[in-house]
Amino acid sequence: MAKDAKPAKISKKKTGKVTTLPMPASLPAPKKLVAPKSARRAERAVLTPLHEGIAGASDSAVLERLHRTVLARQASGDVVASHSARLLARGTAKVAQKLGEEAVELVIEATLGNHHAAVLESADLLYHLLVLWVDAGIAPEQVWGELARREGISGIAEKAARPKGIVRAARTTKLP
Ligand SMILES: N=c1c2ncn([C@@H]3O[C@H](COP(=O)(O)OP(=O)(O)OP(=O)(O)O)[C@@H](O)[C@H]3O)c2ncn1[C@@H]1O[C@H](COP(=O)(O)O)[C@@H](O)[C@H]1O
Repeated sequence: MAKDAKPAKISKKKTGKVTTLPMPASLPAPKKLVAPKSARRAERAVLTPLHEGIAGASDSAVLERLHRTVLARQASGDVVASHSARLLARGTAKVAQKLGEEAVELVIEATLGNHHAAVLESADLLYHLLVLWVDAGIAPEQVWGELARREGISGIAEKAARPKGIVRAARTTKLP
């Protein structure tokens, strides 16, 4: 090679990969790029669940653990590292809005018969429900207690036992 010849450029096309060179410590860290919401949603839909193979991942105690995590994130107030802390810091209206959005997304997927997407949206909905409980100061035990109280009571019998005025007010055109 001639003395002043430039070194050959390593093209991405030829090698098929791009090498990241180490950055000098004195330079500021590059700004993190955030993908658009639609892209993040699409990515999440194909991510392998992290919990695969973790003991206890498939039982409902995961809700209790998640509730404790969200409580801890609220206490930390770390709005940079924690999505829960950030959402809680945005206030009750935002927390409630997110729960509503997730509910609508689940309704859409279920109505379309998209089983896998409905599972993912159900997890989103439960997470956002727990964030709402933390925001509202509701302990999971309060909800478990109410569910336990209702066990064995038929929904139809319960409705029939309501005071007549309330039944009339609740009359709807719902499909049977
Ligand atoms: N289960 C979840 C979970 N499900 C969904 N999400 C996040 O919820 C966000 C929903 O994104 P969206 O774009 O719909 O909403 P958004 O970012 O609030 O944006 P806007 O609607 O305001 O535009 C995404 O960042 C998801 O990653 C969750 N974030 C956290 N968890 C659990 O909560 C734990 C604590 O998380 P951090 O609080 O982030 O540490 C985690 O270990 C998980 O177990």
